[in-house]
Amino acid sequence: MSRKISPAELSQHDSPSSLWLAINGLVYDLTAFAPSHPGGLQILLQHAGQDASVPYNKVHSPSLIRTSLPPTAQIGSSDSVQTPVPQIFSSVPTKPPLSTLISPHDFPLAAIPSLTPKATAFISSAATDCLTHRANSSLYSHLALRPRILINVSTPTTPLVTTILNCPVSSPIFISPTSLGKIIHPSGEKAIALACSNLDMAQTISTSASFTLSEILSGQNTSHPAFLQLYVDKNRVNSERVIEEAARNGVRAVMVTVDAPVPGKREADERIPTAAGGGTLAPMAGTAAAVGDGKGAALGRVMGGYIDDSFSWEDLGWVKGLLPEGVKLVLKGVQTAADAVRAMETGLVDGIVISNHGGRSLDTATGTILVLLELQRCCPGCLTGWRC
Ligand code: HEM
Ligand SMILES: Cc1cc2nc3c(=O)[nH]c(=O)nc-3n(C[C@H](O)[C@H](O)[C@H](O)COP(=O)(O)O)c2cc1C
Repeated sequence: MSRKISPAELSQHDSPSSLWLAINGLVYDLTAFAPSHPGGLQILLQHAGQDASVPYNKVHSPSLIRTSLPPTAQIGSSDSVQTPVPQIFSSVPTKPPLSTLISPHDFPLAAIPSLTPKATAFISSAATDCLTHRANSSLYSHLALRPRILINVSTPTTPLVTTILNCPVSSPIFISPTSLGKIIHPSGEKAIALACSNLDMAQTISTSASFTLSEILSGQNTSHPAFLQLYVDKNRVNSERVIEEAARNGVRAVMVTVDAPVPGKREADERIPTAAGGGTLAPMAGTAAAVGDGKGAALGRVMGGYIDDSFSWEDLGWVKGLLPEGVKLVLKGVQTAADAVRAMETGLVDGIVISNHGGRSLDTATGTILVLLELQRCCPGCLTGWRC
């Protein structure tokens, strides 16, 4: 039986040398864990000696703390449970009917009134002067389609079933990984999983998803192919654990993100204090302050502190060695023909994603469609020669 800990006793442990928190009715000793919390020490200190259910539940799944800390860190129970109110939505939660959204551009416009300014900035911002971000879309306007004529198109034959990384899917489009799904909707990546399952599409799940892989993929009858996006952790043991969990959950590929060894300078995100939007994401402010670098409040930079910036070609063998038979290894964020060739020549990589992180990482990097043309010209084998 766990010991009942009173609010008075809890409040004694409010410093880095003894840091206790009550979360969803249980009291945890986070003294050892706090300095390495990927979201920063400050947010934990801000709530030290108190009930932290609300800030915790806003970004984390209920099981995360139970599964990440050793059992000895759970030191008792507490009565002082705050109701975890999901406060990410502003006061205008209604959205227009789906049938009125005519183009993909209509979706962000419809979503923005429901989101806090901070969430909007996190989702829409790109690096520095946003040159790459803009080039990604504007370059398409310089490419023309060359239609052939007098072809009977009354029964189009575009294949509706195809494969991605050997997985049968209904469309040659897959869902890219995006972090912190809960700041958009309380169901976050779980809702995306359901949609993918209904549509037979593949989903890539971010290392920084709001839920664990098991929560996203288990227990809700999802049957779609799932890929894990991996940011390699400075503490490699953490990455090994994530890959093990992915394998247990039937993930079919691991996509190592290689275009963001350091976080992009997303100025629109940096400019918005984390308390914006009626204070709904206030805990984030503390997290940003934890970095103590005086560079604003960008969530990406704050979150990215755990990413291993020393990860290089020499380490690919280590990742490959962790993958069970049949699980593919993909590099996400290849941006030159030279690197595409190098990836292929390693003999370890099963595929590449040509991407610059939506211009969110290194500004002035080449627009994605130009990289595709570069590959077609300089190393066409890179577009056709992968094993799957
Ligand atoms: C063992 C327990 C915990 C683990 C393993 C953990 C892990 C993480 C990780 C990996 C992130 C980076 C973003 C993400 O992946 O979602 C993060 C961010 C964050 N964590 Fe925790 N966390 C823990 C406990 C807590 C607690 C107790 C609180 C509440 C006080 C908290 C509040 C936050 C916040 C607010 C962020 C967002 C930071 C930002 O994006 O600015 N976490 N945490
Ligand atoms: C809000 C947001 C969060 C993202 N989070 C991640 C992430 O956690 N990991 C990752 O590899 N890419 C992440 N990305 C980048 C996307 O996966 C994708 O690369 C980007 O939207 C550009 O699309 P493209 O790769 O098809 O060009 C994120 C993008 C956005 C907009």
